[in-house]
Amino acid sequence: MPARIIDGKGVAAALRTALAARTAAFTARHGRPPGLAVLLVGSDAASHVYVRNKRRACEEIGMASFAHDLPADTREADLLILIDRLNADPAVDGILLQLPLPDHIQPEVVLERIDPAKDVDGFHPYNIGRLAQRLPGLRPCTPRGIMRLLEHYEIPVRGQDAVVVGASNIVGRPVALELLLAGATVTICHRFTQDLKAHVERAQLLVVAVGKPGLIPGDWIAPGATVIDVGINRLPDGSLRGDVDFDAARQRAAWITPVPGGVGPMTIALLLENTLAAAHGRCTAQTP
Ligand SMILES: Nc1nc2c(c(=O)[nH]1)N[C@@H](CN(C=O)c1ccc(C(=O)N[C@@H](CCC(=O)O)C(=O)O)cc1)CN2
Ligand SMILES: [Mg+2]
Repeated sequence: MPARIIDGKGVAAALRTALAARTAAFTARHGRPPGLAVLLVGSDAASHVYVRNKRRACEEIGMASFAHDLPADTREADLLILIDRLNADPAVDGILLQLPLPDHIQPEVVLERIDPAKDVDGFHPYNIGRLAQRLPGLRPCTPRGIMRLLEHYEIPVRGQDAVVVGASNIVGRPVALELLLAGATVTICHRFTQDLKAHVERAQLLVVAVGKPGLIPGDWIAPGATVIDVGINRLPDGSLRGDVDFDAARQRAAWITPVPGGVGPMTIALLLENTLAAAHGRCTAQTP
């Protein structure tokens, strides 16, 4: 029997509907909507699409979205000044800096400048440290989205052999921490891993986040595995592919995410959830 499809698009839509009601309640109580500043530096085509989708998603659920589109030659110092201004702005609950940045800007420097209470991407070292210690805090959106999908479909994590392919700050490393906290035995594979196939073949839960179409052939998938494909690769014909050979993997896995319509929409829904949490957190912090 082919794998069952994990419908991230549908789960994300239901989450956004629930968040719209909670956003309306926040706005009625505090006299202002939660606000998200979305910063884009440069003209990367894919980033433009993601940023537009994030702003639209905010507005659709009643949040305020503040757009800051900066030219590719923006100086790091000027970006830091903007972040300082947004950190101090009471209407801004969340600050999202779209990645990747142009080469002359060091992401770790600017991400660390964002007030951790407004760090809705969960990339600040303070928030990553809190995640590592299982403390409450803002956590990265794509990993949270993946965990939410596993919970939604009641796919077991505790005690499972989980293999994460890719060790990025955005997905690989934080999703490995999330899986570890949920009780999985986690292996992280990366560019120096010697026998990727051997690791993938024994994964009960496989998360792939590399950005190389077809990196994982379907016949590497263990029968009955859960496959979470985070890769979003645009082919020359304009279509999207994940990192996993979907058609072949589907014949072996028990559960699989499609691309598009799998993990991607969850990233944006969890960004909205983080923005609402940041707004509540800041209002609670201000109440004596
Ligand atoms: N500051 C951040 N930068 C980046 C992040 C991030 O979480 N924070 N993640 C990725 C890109 N990303 C969000 O920014 C993202 C990618 C894809 C999707 C999505 O909905 N994908 C759709 C397909 C969309 C399309 O047609 O291109 C899908 O998979 O169904 C949302 C968000 C890197 N940068
Ligand atoms: Mg997807």
